[in-house]
Amino acid sequence: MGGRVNEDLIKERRKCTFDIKELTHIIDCGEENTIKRKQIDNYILNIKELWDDVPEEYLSHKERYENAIKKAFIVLKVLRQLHTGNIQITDHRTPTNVYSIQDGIFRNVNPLLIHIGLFWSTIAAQASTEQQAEWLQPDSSMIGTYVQTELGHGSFIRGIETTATYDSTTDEFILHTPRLSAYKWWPGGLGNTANACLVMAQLYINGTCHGLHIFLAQIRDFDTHKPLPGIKVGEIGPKMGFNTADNGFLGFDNHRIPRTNMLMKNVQVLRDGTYVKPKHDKLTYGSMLLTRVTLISDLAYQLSKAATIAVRYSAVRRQSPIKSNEPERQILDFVSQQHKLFITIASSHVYRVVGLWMWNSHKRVTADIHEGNMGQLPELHALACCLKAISSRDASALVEQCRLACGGHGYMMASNLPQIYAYTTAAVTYEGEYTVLLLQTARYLVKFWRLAAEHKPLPQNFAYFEDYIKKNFEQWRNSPEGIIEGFKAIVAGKTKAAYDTLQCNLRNGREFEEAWNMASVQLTNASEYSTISRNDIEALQSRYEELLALIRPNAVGLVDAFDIRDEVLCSTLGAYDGRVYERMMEEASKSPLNEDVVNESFHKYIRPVTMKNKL
Ligand SMILES: CC/C=C\C/C=C\C/C=C\C/C=C\C/C=C\C/C=C\C=C\C(=O)SCCNC(=O)CCNC(=O)[C@H](O)C(C)(C)COP(=O)(O)OP(=O)(O)OC[C@H]1O[C@@H](n2cnc3c(N)ncnc32)[C@H](O)[C@@H]1OP(=O)(O)O
Ligand SMILES: Cc1cc2nc3c(=O)[nH]c(=O)nc-3n(C[C@H](O)[C@H](O)[C@H](O)COP(=O)(O)OP(=O)(O)OC[C@H]3O[C@@H](n4cnc5c(N)ncnc54)[C@H](O)[C@@H]3O)c2cc1C
Repeated sequence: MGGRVNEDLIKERRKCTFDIKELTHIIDCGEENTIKRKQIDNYILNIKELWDDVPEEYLSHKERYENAIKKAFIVLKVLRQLHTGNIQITDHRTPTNVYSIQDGIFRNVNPLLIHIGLFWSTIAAQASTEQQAEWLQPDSSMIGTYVQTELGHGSFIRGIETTATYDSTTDEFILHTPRLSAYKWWPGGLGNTANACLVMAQLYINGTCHGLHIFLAQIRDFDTHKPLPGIKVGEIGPKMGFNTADNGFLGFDNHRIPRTNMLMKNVQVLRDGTYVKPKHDKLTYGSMLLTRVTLISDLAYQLSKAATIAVRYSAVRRQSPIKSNEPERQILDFVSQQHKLFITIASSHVYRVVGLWMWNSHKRVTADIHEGNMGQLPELHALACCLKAISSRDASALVEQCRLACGGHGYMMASNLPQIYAYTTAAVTYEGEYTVLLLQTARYLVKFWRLAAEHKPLPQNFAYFEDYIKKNFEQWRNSPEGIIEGFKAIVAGKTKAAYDTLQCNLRNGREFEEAWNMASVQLTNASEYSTISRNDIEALQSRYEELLALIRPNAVGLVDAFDIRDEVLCSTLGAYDGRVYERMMEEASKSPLNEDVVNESFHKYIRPVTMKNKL
């Protein structure tokens, strides 16, 4: 859409006091990455077949999927071309990738998300060298997914009921779904797209259960795409979001696969049925760990999209004067509005930085694991659980705050804020539900608190537990170091309270698991345990308000620095030119309800009632 840039946005950009490009390069981890990202964006966004004539929201459930799958295979082809062209696109913590712009192409989710994001990465991480050589061929016919959750079990994966029983007479595993609750339910791309899957099942050899293992199973004929004998597969129906992801269900009726289809990098079943144990029994859960780490960066990106839309809109939108004799003000001038939005910008940066840090930690710990050193895995798991849980919860709350900050117009699908919310709130549940993950972190903290309480040696990372016990914490200081000290005090105090409740429950004769459950609210909720005083809080509050005023002139510059193209934002409210009302009117004109001047329902239903006595 052509036309002039909104005057208020022009003024905002003139006011900006910092170099926007420099911040973009920092976000992209370097200018070279910015250049590459833009090249890839240009290349892909210029593919005409990827753009819709009719907005996605007006399509039926079936049409949406068919439209998305058409685009998914165009994108897959491009991914392969880029890959063979030696452009580094697999490290999605740096922006030299095509993941982020996919939000614009699909306005929803790529049905191949799990194929690319989890299927291949799990094979790469958990299959033996020989299996990788066979399965990771660039021209493979396999379209796969990651099949773990069942109708009856999602969080408690040890309760998974699908079985894989070794038959040494034929050298095969028999995959079986013993009852309705064991049906696989949720995997993305399973409904219609995938012809293969990585399935998590309980391994049985000679009547002994060895726990959960991952198996590669073909489920559809590569040529006809019909389900193979013994396979019942389908799609689970409409959801709050992710409606182009064809999440599916799957049941096995004694479906046989070769023994060599168990992923055997860390664990093996030999021809004679000998079971060779892994070095650590949670290595099978590695894909969940990696995805949790990945999600932190993805959620930071979703926050930057929501902030861009809401800040630009707030600079364009004028509503109410502040003094009654003045003209109406940009809503961005209201301090309460600044509070709603600037925290979203800040959170995006926080989770971006922490996501990158986690990504590098994951690389380091994985390299150690390859060398046989598992020592850092528990800490990484505890951190990934906590950060995935809070980043997803914060992101969905802040995206919703941005939507509300756009008033009624934020409720329009054309603002794209409802879609961003539906996407982020799903992340609170998938890849480990929020509370369940926080309890994993709590379990880790309580272990170290027990050491501290028993005056046993602690690793350096937990020295502050001892400081707390010895009351060595300094008085609160309003400085970054003081804030970090404050957080340490909160963690120590919260862990102590939960631990004390746990001990009290145990003394009262409860078994550990029951005592744990009774303490679980304390284990997940933070309390105020710092040395902060009322005066400190007042000083912090006024400093906060000063900071809002300092950020105000740079607000639009800050979101421009995220450098998200209009085709990706997909928002009438957030486009770079700020022509909000023109875009809203243009989008409304696409509604099928505006196709006829008088809708036929008038003649069928309305007129017979309203004109009843007048005909
Ligand atoms: C085209 C685009 C392509 C790609 C896109 C790429 C990038 C985009 C950006 C990001 C998105 C990427 C992908 C996701 C996208 C979309 C999401 C859609 C799909 C979602 C998929 C799924 O949801 S898959 C299913 C996930 N399921 C779960 O997460 C289940 C949650 N439950 C658990 O993980 C576990 O059951 C539990 C951790 C809760 C407990 O396990 P349990 O066996 O009961 O163990 P415990 O007895 O409690 O603990 C035993 C000890 O083991 C430790 N432990 C547990 N888990 C781990 C682990 N993973 N690693 C290491 N250690 C672990 C635990 O702490 C205990 O230790 P102790 O020492 O205390 O004994
Ligand atoms: C959009 C989307 C995509 C998905 N994609 C996939 C996929 O590709 N592959 C796949 O395998 N799965 C997928 N899933 C499934 C997902 O991983 C599970 O939904 C998730 O792990 C949560 O499990 P659940 O649904 O069984 O919830 P439940 O575990 O039943 O949780 C329900 C409630 O019980 C509480 N609860 C459960 N256990 C405890 C406990 N021990 N202590 C305290 N509270 C507890 C939870 O906090 C929550 O409040 C997807 C889900 C969604 C929403």
